[in-house]
Amino acid sequence: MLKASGHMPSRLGFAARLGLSPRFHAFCARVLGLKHIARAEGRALFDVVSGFVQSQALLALVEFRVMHRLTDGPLSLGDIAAFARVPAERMAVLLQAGAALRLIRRRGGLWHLTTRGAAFLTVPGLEAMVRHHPVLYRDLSDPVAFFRGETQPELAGFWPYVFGAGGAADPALAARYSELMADSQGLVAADTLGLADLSKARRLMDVGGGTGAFLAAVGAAHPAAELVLFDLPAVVPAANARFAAAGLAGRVKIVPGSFRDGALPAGADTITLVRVLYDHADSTVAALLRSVFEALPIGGRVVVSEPMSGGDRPDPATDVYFSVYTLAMQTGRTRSAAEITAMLAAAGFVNMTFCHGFRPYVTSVVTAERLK
Ligand SMILES: CC(C)=CCC/C(C)=C/CC/C(C)=C/C=C/C(C)=C/C=C/C=C(C)/C=C/C=C(C)/C=C/C=C(C)/C=C/CC(C)(C)O
Ligand SMILES: C[S@@+](CC[C@H](N)C(=O)[O-])C[C@H]1O[C@@H](n2cnc3c(N)ncnc32)[C@H](O)[C@@H]1O
Repeated sequence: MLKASGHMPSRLGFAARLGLSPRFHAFCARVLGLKHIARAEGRALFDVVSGFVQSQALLALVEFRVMHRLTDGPLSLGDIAAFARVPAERMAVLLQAGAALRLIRRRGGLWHLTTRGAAFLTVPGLEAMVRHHPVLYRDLSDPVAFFRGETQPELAGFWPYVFGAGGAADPALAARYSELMADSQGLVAADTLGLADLSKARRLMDVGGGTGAFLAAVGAAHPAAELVLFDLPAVVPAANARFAAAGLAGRVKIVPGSFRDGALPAGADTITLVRVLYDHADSTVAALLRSVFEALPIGGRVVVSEPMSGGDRPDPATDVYFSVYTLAMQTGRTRSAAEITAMLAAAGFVNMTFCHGFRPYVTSVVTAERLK
């Protein structure tokens, strides 16, 4: 337990010194104005302390399919407890937690879905993301050992392609991660298209484009653009059905390959890298950006879209969730826009622009040009 002012290190900032002082806490609790700030700070701190319980309560609601069932109309505690096969008194605790998280609410003795609960079910890929979180949760069960690098995180095995093209040779495994990626691509594609103007692209190649979900969105938004999908041979076959269904088959060329194994195909004036760089180590990213540079013509443009670290202004979403997530993957890193810009410059690019995401936890965008 820290004691009042006398023991405080002199090199601490003024605000932190105040925060360490129980007398200052007591003073704030008495003074109008300061009291509200102190309470808000306490509330924010409690959210940090209890966040993992909120996530686990959400996971239980998802696994019991409580919100799904409520889309058909309100239900009683007894009904919900019965279909989930949970004792009613325990289910009451979970439902109360769900109400506190504003995912469901109780009215007239029945449980109803809220707008937030409905949004949760509607956001593409969100439910699947939550259902794969137990892997990360297990990896973080001993956070001290995890941050010391003394554990073997399970998440690394969940995304086999990041260790090299060979890791994704199994089509069943490739299908599993491609599906999760494609499902969660909806918001990423919408935000990327909102942040980066792709209207001048005549031929756009999406490198690491998975099963073509982003290209399908580009094709719909820019009907004149020719499209190229480049991804691993185990991944791209599933794109054929998507492009056929979207009426894009005639406009898309699919090129199977690995960006680790040689040059990228030339011919595109715009190359997109959507949620690709943060999977990989700096050396892989440096080589990939150089390949992208070589594949583009003079005047060509690269568009990097992914969740980015806040850098000097740490972002509560990306610098906790994505930075820890990519650390658990072992090969990846959540970079700031400044770091990505520096890597683009090292590859020869100029005229970098940064478009801070409307929802940084979905994506932000950095673009750059090849001018010589
Ligand atoms: C009429 C009344 C009563 C009220 C109206 C009020 C109103 C206007 C409500 C708005 C309702 C509405 C439309 C809500 C919409 C909400 C949305 C769009 C929410 C979106 C949330 C998105 C979230 C939480 C996204 C989370 C993304 C995650 C967790 C992504 C994880 C991605 C990973 C792990 C990727 C891994 C890839 C790898 C492996 C690193 O390469
Ligand atoms: C995180 S996923 C992103 C997929 C898609 N761009 C999206 O945002 O939904 C990364 C993609 O990079 C691909 N990838 C990984 N290593 C690759 C390599 N060496 N060559 C080509 N693609 C690769 C993966 O197969 C996967 O589809």
